[in-house]
Amino acid sequence: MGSLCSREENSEDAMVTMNGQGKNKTKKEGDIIHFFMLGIEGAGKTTIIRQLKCLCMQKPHNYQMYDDSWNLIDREKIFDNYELQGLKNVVRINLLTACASLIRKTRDRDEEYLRSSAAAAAILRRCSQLYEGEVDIYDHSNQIEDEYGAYIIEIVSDPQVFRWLEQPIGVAGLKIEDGTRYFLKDEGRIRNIFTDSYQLTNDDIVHVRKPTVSFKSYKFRIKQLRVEIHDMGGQKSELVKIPQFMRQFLTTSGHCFLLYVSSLAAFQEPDKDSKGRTVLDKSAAIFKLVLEMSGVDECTVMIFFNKQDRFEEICREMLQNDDGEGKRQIEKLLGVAPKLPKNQKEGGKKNKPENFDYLKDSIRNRFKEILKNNNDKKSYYMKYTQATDAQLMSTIFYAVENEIISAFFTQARYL
Ligand SMILES: Nc1nc2c(ncn2[C@@H]2O[C@H](COP(=O)(O)OP(=O)(O)OP(=O)(O)O)[C@@H](O)[C@H]2O)c(=O)[nH]1
Ligand SMILES: [Mg+2]
Repeated sequence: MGSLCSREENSEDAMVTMNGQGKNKTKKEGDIIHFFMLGIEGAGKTTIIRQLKCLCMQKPHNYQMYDDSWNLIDREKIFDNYELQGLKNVVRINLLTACASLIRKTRDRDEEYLRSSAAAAAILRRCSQLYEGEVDIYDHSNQIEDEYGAYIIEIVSDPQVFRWLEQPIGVAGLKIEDGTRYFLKDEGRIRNIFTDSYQLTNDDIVHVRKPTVSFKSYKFRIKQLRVEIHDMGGQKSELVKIPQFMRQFLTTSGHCFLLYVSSLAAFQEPDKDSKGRTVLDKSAAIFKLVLEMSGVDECTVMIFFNKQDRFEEICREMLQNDDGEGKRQIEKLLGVAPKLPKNQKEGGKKNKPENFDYLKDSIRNRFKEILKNNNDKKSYYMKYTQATDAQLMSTIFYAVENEIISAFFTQARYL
């Protein structure tokens, strides 16, 4: 509670720093909101950080980024050239890897297909070098040469290969990350990535996929609210570190939020580690485990149900399936019978795509139930998000800021 009061007392001081005219080192730690961000791999945690960094460049009045000592970082320095070059090479590696998987999948289905293609051979060779090397695939020494752009374009422009990218449901043995799909489906974007002089745009930056290893903290101001976000990797090898990071994090003073990120799109993705389970099942199971950890009951829980764009896209594609199989599958997976999109029925309004909120709600209810069974009185916030969409995320960040600040005032009144 003390933190709530100190925030109000210091609000003038906070404005000075917002304008960049003063240093903020004297500020009390209790004044900062800590978000401990958790969720399984690929849910979009690091993308939320990248989106915040992009917003600091686009809307510098309302978003600022700070260094470890709370000194304002110049917006030109938020992404330096070295980092951008590194991210561009990460996309090259991801494109090469995805393209190699597509080639293998296509060959599996058709013995002869692509056997004689020089581009396919070159991609598979380079990919083997990458994965058989001594260092991590994303190591700086693994620079992918410009020429692979043309090979990749040649392969994916073939309809036999491209059809795999159009599949609504995950294809067994073929995992294409959502971010990589964004580049792979657009020839112009592939060409950009393989052009030496090309600089990544903000849209590119939020689509880069590089799994987080270990743990990193970032400091931002969103309007009046100073936040520190702790981002942790969600791969199996990283999740075992949760207790260690929670211990470290929960000793931090200031108000704490558990920000759990879960992908809505994972509702139909098979979990490769456990037969018969989806990636969403896994995410819900990890959420339950985290809530049971000691000290977490001190945190307010916030859940971002992310990738709502992919969720809608997948539902739309599944429901287009004429034999009704997609509809049956959605019902089986979500426990709710999907309705046909309005504009396909009864001549509903055109150009207004269905957003399937009632289906998203079934996922939200599942997490609500977990929360309720854990602690009936716990306060929580839940949002549907799309971390890659700057406009939508900005609206969500403002709402979070507003709700947290209102909660400060409400609780302060009762002190
Ligand atoms: N279409 C779509 N893609 C998204 C969205 N959010 C994130 N992505 C993409 O999903 C991929 C994975 O996102 P990350 O932010 O790296 O996931 P993470 O949760 O940090 O994963 P780990 O670090 O492995 O735990 C990236 O390529 C993002 O561009 C979204 O809302 N919509
Ligand atoms: Mg990450």
